[in-house]
Amino acid sequence: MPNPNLTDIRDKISTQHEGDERQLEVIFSDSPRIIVEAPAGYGKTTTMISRIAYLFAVGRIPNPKRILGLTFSVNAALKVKRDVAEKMPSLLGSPNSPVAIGDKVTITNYHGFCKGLLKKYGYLISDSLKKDVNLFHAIGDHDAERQWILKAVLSTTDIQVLKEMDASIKEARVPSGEAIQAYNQIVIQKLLPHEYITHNAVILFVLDILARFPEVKKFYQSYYPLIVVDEFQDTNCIAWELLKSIISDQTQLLFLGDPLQRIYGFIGALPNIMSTVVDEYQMTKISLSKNYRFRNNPEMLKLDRNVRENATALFSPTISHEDIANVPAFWGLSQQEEAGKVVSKVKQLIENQDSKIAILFKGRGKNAEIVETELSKQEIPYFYGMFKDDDTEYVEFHNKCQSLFIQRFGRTKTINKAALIKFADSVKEAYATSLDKTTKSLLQLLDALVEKVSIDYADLIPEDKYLLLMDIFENRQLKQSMEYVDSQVILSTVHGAKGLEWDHVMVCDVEQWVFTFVCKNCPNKYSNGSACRLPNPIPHALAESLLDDFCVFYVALTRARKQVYISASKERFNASGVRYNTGKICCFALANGIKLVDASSPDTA
Ligand SMILES: Nc1ncnc2c1ncn2[C@@H]1O[C@H](COP(=O)(O)OP(=O)(O)OP(=O)(O)O)[C@@H](O)[C@H]1O
Repeated sequence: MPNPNLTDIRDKISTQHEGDERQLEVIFSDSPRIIVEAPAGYGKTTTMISRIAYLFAVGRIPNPKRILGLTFSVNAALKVKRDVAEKMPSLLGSPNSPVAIGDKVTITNYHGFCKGLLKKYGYLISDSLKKDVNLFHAIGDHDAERQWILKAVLSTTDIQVLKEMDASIKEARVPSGEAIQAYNQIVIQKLLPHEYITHNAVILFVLDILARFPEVKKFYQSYYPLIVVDEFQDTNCIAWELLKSIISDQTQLLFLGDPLQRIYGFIGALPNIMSTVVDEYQMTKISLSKNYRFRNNPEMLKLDRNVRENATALFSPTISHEDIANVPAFWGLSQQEEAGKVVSKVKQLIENQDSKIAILFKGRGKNAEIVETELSKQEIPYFYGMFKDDDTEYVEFHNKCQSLFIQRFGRTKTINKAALIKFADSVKEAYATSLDKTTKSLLQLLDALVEKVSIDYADLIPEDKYLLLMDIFENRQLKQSMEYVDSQVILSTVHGAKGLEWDHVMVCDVEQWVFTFVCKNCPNKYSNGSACRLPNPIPHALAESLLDDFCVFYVALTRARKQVYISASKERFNASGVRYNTGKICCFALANGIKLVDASSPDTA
């Protein structure tokens, strides 16, 4: 029901947004389709909620239940759902919130949405889908042949078809209708009878249903007059096909994202989706311009802005002298010297017991091991979070959690603290003899997650708790629980740290050949000196891959709430442990508008 007191609502929204013009432009826009470019901390969530409230107030959405909000993970969905539930009623005032409006909005992730659809319509493509799809073990396409029960039924060609589909999605090649059919038939005939399903099948089944049953497609197209998608930059080709299937000519759209945080190119995030969609769907593009996250931190504010300007202007932005950001940095002649300086700083920072610190690396290897050894030598406790998504231990731990979780909660879904602790104990028992450090860390993360869900999410309905935990296990997202771990110091990869924040962040090994992989194609690769400079102009063939790596650098820098530090050394070890003594500081750290300041001297940072 539209609110008669629109002026009041507009005023309230304007006040809450402190008159931020760009945000208000998004919120009050008459355009039915908006794409918002907004880095973390620019008020994306707040703006999204106000726009939803406003559209409801002016009667452009008949019922909050008919808003579909899609985020990347169930965890993100729950956070947004909570925000919506908290903020919508106060924005709309009591006449419009006799019931908790925010609670009714459907906010989920792509898999959650598809599972909901399969529960209703899965029977159309397979009798096995009459059963609750949440009771199946969801696995990756490459995991199928590792399950002994599936190995016995899958032919070499079947395995090939599964892997080819995965490769196609990761390379952002949209699979054809026939390829989807062939793939789905294998999952239906060989996996479902054994209570397995693949992650991709959850979406591909839905694509098949929407393609073959126009009445189902029509229902979804008309049911959701507003579709909101967060983290839109990470959308892969099948998620995009899904979205396109449920958008009709009338559907209002609100997509939000940040092209610079697209670090999932390697898992199929569609390149340039944020720009191509503008023409394809006649969207109004609005970029938010004010960073609230660093509003009281001028140096981080400048750094965030300058890095973004480099990406926008292909490393040739005009930045005035007073806008240059100073970044404290450490340089070592050896890897050991670099590690020593980083760890001494960490030691100093942890004296403030409230400080949380992350030490980030582009990847695992000897360089990170030297820092670990140094931490141990200096008796600094740390959490080891150098996970890789496709590590055997990492994958199997998630699979084990998923199996034990379905066994315990699949049918009853009675998820309370005591039951969750018992579940975590059963996982520990399964790993009682395991000594490897990845597994030990994962057990710690599981405990932290159980604690978090038991306390912070205690009020969730059991079904939502089930979906949350299943999503984490299915999508191997335990690493995201690093934010709950009770450790002042965390060692992680940049990819593992995406979406998380710490007070202080050390970005280590910011060196040529280490932080970016494109050096081999760079005209400056053999330049002299201790620092490598970006080529000027940037060769066309290098631009895209250079920007991809620069996005990773941006994500690393912006994990810091208070201060980021950069470190590098002349010595480096490659992935195979081979030593080189010709290291140079990576060109990214010397991009326009960034000034490295030696942090080893006592008067800096
Ligand atoms: N117009 C505004 N005036 C004052 N504070 C604001 C405004 N917009 C956002 N904020 C505050 O800035 C912080 C970040 O906002 P929000 O969470 O909406 O940003 P975000 O872009 O979604 O960030 P993230 O992706 O990191 O969650 C919040 O504390 C929010 O209240």
